[in-house]
Amino acid sequence: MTLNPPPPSQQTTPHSPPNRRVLIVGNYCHDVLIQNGSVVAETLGGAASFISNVLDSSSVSCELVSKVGRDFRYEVTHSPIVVLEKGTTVFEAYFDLGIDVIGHADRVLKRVSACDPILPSDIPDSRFDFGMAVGVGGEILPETLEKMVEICDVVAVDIQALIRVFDPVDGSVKLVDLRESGFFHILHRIGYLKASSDEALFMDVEQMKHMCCVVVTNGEKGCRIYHKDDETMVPPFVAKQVDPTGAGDSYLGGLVVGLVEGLAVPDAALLGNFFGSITVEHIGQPKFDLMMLQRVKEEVQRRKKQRNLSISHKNDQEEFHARLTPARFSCVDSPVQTELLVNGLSCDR
Ligand SMILES: Nc1ncnc2c1ncn2[C@@H]1O[C@H](COP(=O)(O)OP(=O)(O)O)[C@@H](O)[C@H]1O
Ligand SMILES: O=P([O-])([O-])O[C@@H]1[C@@H](O)[C@H](O)[C@@H](O)[C@H](O)[C@@H]1O
Repeated sequence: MTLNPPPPSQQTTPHSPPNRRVLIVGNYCHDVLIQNGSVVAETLGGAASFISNVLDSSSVSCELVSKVGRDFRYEVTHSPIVVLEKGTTVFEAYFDLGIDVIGHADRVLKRVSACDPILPSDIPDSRFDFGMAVGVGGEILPETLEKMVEICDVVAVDIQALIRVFDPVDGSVKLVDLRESGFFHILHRIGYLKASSDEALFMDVEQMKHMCCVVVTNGEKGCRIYHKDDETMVPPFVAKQVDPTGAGDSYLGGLVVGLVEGLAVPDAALLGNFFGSITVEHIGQPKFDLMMLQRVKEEVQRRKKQRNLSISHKNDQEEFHARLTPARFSCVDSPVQTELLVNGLSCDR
């Protein structure tokens, strides 16, 4: 069983079986978006919710393990475990406090309530093709990740599940170095590690890229893939940002959709950029347009066929990008979204 992927430029799965199974582990949460001292929106959050939205919309079959309290407000396709004596995890996102933990102007996140962690015994014992460890509020424990690498062929991890710590007084999110996270000894067994450019400062990319495939997202600039001696820049899609929440999560969803469909890693990362860019144009969960999804499916199949026939060449990702770009514009915003677009949640990215 190969857990570590080959270099991005070489990787492809020409005959990926249909219905590959994905396991998503991470708590749903309530997100409260605050600007100028007022609540501007309350939405369903948690990386697991954004990721399953992308996977479900792309017809990739997935199982989700998540915990919430009795106060959980949303109807979701994948039922969470309800912990009677706890509340749902809640994050407040402040868009006007200016500076985050490492000095960047960004949203400031506070975890104001935390549901229980996800234990190995909460995770089914069956096998999965792909696992995604995507906690937001400290719910993934080292033993949870250990179980995931046991039962999944390949595991993708969002570094935010591993390096976040929470201020005991106000719940502000702070980050610790990956080496001090308590997860470091398991990381040689994972396939993919995803970090935003701010989070990447808390790991040694040069070291990690020899253990797994590292993807570093960089907002409107797209992302970079590091694996062994390969480094690949993957271009972004132009977007009109309203709210950055969930961009990294939807990116990871798109990446995994691409991988399970059998795309090469850089092409799967381009699909990640695609779904990330749509997400920033919405407050909360984006509802993907059916025509857009159909077009994306067709382009993915076309791209796979090209690779299988070996008629694609090294620098032709531009063509895939150019063919996906018009698909974005088949998205139709609801009147509410359009209204919010005018105002937007500003944060300098
Ligand atoms: N303003 C933007 N314009 C276009 N694409 C964006 C924008 N912001 C984010 N994205 C896409 O979403 C991905 C993840 O966003 P990023 O902000 O880096 O992650 P996170 O939400 O984890 O901080 C980016 O790599 C990019 O592809
Ligand atoms: O915006 P992003 O970094 O991709 O991911 C976000 C998390 O950082 C945040 O803790 C959570 O409350 C949001 O719902 C979303 O999951």
